[in-house]
Amino acid sequence: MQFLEINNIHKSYHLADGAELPVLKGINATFGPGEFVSIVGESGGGKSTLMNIIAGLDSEYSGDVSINGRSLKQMNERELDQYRRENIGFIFQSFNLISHLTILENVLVGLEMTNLTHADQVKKAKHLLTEVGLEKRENVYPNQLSGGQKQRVAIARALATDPQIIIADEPTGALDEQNTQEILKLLDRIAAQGKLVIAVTHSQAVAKHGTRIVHLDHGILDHDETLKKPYNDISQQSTLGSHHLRFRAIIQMALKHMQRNFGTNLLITLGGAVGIFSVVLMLALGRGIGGYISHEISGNLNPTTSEVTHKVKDGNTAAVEMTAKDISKLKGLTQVTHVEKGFFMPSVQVQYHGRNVTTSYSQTYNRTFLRKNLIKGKNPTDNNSIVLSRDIAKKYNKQHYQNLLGKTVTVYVNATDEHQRPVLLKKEVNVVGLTKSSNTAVLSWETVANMAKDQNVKLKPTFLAVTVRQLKDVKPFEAQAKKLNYKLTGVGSYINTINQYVSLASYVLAGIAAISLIVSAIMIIVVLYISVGTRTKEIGILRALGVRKADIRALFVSEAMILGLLYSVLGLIFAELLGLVINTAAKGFVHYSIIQLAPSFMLFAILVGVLISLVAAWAPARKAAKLDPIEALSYE
Ligand SMILES: Nc1ncnc2c1ncn2[C@@H]1O[C@H](COP(=O)(O)OP(=O)(O)OP(=O)(O)O)[C@@H](O)[C@H]1O
Repeated sequence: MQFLEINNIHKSYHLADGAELPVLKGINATFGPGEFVSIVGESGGGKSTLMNIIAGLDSEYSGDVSINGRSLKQMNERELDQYRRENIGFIFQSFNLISHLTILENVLVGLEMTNLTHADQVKKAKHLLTEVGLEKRENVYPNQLSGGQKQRVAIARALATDPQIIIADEPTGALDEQNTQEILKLLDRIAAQGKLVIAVTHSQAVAKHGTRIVHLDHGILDHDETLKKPYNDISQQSTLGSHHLRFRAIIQMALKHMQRNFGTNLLITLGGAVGIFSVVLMLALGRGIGGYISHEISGNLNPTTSEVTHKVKDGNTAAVEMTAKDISKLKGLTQVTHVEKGFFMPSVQVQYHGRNVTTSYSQTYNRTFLRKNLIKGKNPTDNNSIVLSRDIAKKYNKQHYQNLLGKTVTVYVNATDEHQRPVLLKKEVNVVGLTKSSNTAVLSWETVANMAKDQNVKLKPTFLAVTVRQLKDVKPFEAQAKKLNYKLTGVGSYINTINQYVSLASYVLAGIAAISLIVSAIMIIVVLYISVGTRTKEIGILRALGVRKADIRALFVSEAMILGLLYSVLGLIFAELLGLVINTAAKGFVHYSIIQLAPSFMLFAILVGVLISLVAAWAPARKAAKLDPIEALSYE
């Protein structure tokens, strides 16, 4: 069994016009370790085609190549990737170094797919660079080196994974005489270590340097000349082992490339950040306004008490009596602690010193009224007491409206008797409190009931004020009451309804703002497509080094994901900062933080940012992974 056996290789290319171009027409050869073979021949003779087949880059041929008895034809794509990683080192005429990586990082790409620890990988890469005479230059970029130096980096990279075969396609084609001699010496040394060096060359001087010359003409191997004995015929299998490119290495590579394209990436990040910022700001504003409304309403009225009436078609709830049955039904609900009778009074006439003032809307006292709404005095819990709003009191004495407190006024209330005939109820009552609310009078149920009694009318409750244990009981209570076919006019339900409208409005606005996210997605798609174009050669190099298609895809997806993360976080920072400014400014007017960023919005923003970039990366990443490595390598 020979180390490398080539059996009856036939290879044709299919041309655009459908014609077939036979390039290799039955190649047979064997190569051993320690050989430095020069493949020579006319241009277009099929030398590079043969190299690609040996390297496992091209699998569309007939015949077979086997290494240590293992057939390449039997290998699937992933096994061929592994074969290249472990067995093949490439040296190209045009060096093919990755321009955004330092020369140390270029050498490390292959090493990162070995089982060495990261420290050992770096150690080995530095050692190889020293071997090729580039010690202390490891942190320079390829464009800072001469042609000869670049080729030495390429040799160091080719040797990194300790492969058994070095394929060098015109390794000295771009070099001057002195550099050519130095590179040949290096290749000689490699062969002397027991590796098989196969170099394609047009130069007789180069060819003479090796141990054997093979001549290829019109797809036929027509001449095979041994110049000297192979250096060493012991094939040394690499002990480094190999695996695919790991996540950490992919992320590092993506970050490196992003760093080199800082300007473009900054613009995309800013664009995306504006989108995320607008969406989050709208959501936070909706939350803030909703919170503010709840705060304001529940600040004036007790949110744990709701006013319950019957559902009626014409909307005249005031006319429908709430019976003892209703009271016991509502008392039976688990959340309910108190049920008070209430009476709506479309208007109350207040007479003081012969002057009448009419309120626009009043009702009997219940737990919906908060003490803190009183400017002075107390709530009208006693019989024959009344609380009037400040504006009513001002109509009697604009300047000293508080003087009304403690005075006796006459009130007239409209009600109906049992035959639905209107009755005017009248009573002298004490003003026990003044409230901030507008144009209203509040009397206790007992007071109004006694007024009715005086007229031989039985006062029937037109609503019930139902109090629940705590704020979080409001919703379940309301749900149950609605099921029992009651209508709720309490503050709790107002807060809910208003908040529903506010959230709806903020979602609509956030949705409109999200259109800008589509623009960022398109930006990412465009940039990644351009990137696939400009990085075609790099993709070819990585594939030649044994990087899998999946890793190429992951490389592009990682870049997009990092961008998505960056712009989401930046958008959140913008929203946080602007929120801070708006909240500080709004404090003077509303004493409330009107922009409220919830942790869920932050999580949402990051998820949306990453998701959008992943979707945007899908097609370009797929295109990159699908590139044919041979075409990618020859991309100009
Ligand atoms: N992808 C391809 N599609 C069609 N024809 C191709 C393709 N690649 C190579 N060929 C043709 O196959 C023939 C052999 O090409 P190859 O590159 O192997 O020759 P070579 O001996 O390496 O030439 P050179 O010394 O000029 O590099 C050439 O005629 C070339 O035009």
